[in-house]
Amino acid sequence: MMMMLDTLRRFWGRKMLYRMKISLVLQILIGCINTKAQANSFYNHVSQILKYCNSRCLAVVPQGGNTGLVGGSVPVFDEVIVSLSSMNNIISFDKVSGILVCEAGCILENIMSFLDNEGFIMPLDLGAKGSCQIGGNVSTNAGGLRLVRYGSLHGNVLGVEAVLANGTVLDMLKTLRKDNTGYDLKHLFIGSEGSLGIVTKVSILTPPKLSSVNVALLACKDYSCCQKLLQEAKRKLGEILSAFEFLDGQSMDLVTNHLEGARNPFSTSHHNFYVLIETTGSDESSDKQKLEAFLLGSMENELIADGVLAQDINQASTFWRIREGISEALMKAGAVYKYDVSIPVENLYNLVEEMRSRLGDAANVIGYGHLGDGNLHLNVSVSQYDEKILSQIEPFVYEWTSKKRGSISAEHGVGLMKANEIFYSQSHETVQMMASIKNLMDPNHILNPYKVLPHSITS
Ligand SMILES: O=C(O)CC[C@@H](O)C(=O)O
Ligand SMILES: [Zn+2]
Repeated sequence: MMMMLDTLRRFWGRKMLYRMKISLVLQILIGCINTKAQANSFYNHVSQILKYCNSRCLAVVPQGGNTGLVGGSVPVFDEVIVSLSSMNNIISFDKVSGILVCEAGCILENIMSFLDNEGFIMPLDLGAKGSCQIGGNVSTNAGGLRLVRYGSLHGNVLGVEAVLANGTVLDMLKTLRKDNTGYDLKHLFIGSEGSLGIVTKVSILTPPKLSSVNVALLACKDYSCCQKLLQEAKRKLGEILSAFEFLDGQSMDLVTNHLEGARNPFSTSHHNFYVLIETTGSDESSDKQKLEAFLLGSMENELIADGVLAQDINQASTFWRIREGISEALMKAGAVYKYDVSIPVENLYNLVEEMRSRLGDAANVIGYGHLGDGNLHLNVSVSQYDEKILSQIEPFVYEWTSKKRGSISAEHGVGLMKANEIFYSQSHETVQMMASIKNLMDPNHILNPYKVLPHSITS
């Protein structure tokens, strides 16, 4: 840890450190009595805290559930942590429009349960739902498992309330589908990882809960079959397709070896690739018919080597557990280098194969992710962190992604870990414009320092 701090200190220089002043990391929990009346004034607390910190150039890290994978919500030196956890009230829900307004600290799973009772669902679902918070989801523009159906938070978030670095509260908490009055500034707070302001409330469009959900786990002999299967699924399942996830054989082995109770449901236990398809619709018999016809056609065309259609909700959750459990299995397996890239689907798995041939037996390279969104999670699992292995992975992985005009951060954000790599995915002019916006909105650079933008441009 000390070594890491020393390296960072050298890296960022002393100037920035002095600006952030002294002392221990101070965690400010906003309020402690959590009544609705008080909750309404919590944003005032955030405003006061930021005003105070800004006037003294004290750096601040906004923190939700702290489940991010790129260090976006953790302090680097002596920043003040502003935890939004106590701002956890649902403010309103309109059953006609499906529009929910809530505070930033609401845990995603709690919102899901609330909506379930009302007959609605969240357009967003993630493995970390039990602890991640909606403010963090919005601030990182989290993607997740159902983006293929419902789109990104830039489309589903209708409004936000955000507090600027100087304490100014921007009330953009609209509940309108259409609003073309000027610049749509809420988008600046979606995905900017708390570097431009702290999101305190959000308004989200939620879809109705539909009665028929089916889940199938399919095995494919090669990546080309997975790709063709995706094309077919979009065409044949159309509007009922709600998830299209893939994992390679190595990911399946990892999960079955490290997660208690997880087992490969196929009798021929090793396949090269697996695809999890979920459909969600309103007509049980026609949805099932559609899915079965699609599966039969895909078997006949040899796109699928084997397949299991979940017979009940328990079996469906065991399939989801395999897909959602990969991250956890990786943590149990040892040290891991994690990459979250967007690449055109056609080339997506080539990166995994090239990485495998670069690293040989030194590492277990696995590939999985949201194939329906062109999003690969490339993970390199090793027994312990090793500079030599890292130098074989980076910058190769970024250069490769950049050559394909991909993104080095598809859905996890840039955070601390990828900030200096941003140029692999954004032009100098674009990053310069981002820096100008940062300078305008947070001239003292107190908000989430060292995150998102590269040091070369912010120091
Ligand atoms: O741990 C990862 O690499 C991915 C985590 C998450 O985005 C997922 O899709 O499971
Ligand atoms: Zn993911």
